[in-house]
Amino acid sequence: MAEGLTLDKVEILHGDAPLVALDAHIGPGEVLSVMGPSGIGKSTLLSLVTGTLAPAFRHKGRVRLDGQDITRVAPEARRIGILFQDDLLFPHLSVGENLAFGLSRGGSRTERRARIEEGLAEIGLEGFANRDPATLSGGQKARVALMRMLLAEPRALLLDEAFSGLDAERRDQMRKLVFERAERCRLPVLMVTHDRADAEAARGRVVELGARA
Ligand SMILES: Nc1ncnc2c1ncn2[C@@H]1O[C@H](COP(=O)(O)OP(=O)(O)OP(=O)(O)O)[C@@H](O)[C@H]1O
Repeated sequence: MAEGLTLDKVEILHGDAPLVALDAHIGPGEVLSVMGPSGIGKSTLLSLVTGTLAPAFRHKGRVRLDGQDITRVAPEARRIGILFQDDLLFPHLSVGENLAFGLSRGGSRTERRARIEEGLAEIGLEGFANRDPATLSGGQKARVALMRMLLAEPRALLLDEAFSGLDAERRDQMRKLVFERAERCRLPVLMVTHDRADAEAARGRVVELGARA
């Protein structure tokens, strides 16, 4: 049984027209970067993996996670984390409450609070639990959104232009947080990006989708 995320001869069709195809295995702690022109179907490919493919599309092939066929598993049961550019925090909740939303179930109130504090420390935002998200910078919001995703203990990470909205320094910081965590927790990462520097920072394989046969 192959550990990691497998897109087994995946093809997505828009109506009857082929849109995008990918056949790839991403091992634990590995990053696969997917590049290609706008509209080629990169985000649609990620939606197949999360289980949220829009009705306009059909697919062939299978998605497997740690050897388990998850193609027909409900999205919320897949435990796949996805991070977008400009991921929105809930504006009516504090930073800590936003993180609590990601927290997987179980544990006492004290344990849950401790996990939130640890998460905040990991992203360099100690003491921010009671802050209103509106008072955070763009980079700080991005890090909270990342931690909210990680606290849900995903088994694989998907990144959809996750670093695009950030300035160079924040981008480096976010990349480091994501790739180090993925390596440490042996999470497979499927990253959609138009920025070759993202792919270089990931030090993994790169697939160019424009070059479909
Ligand atoms: N929900 C939807 N229903 C119908 N068509 C859609 C839907 N979402 C996207 N499309 C179309 O499917 C194609 C692929 O879109 P997708 O967002 O996957 O491309 P992309 O490669 O991620 O592009 P970009 O780099 O611009 O984000 C486009 O032609 C788009 O207009």
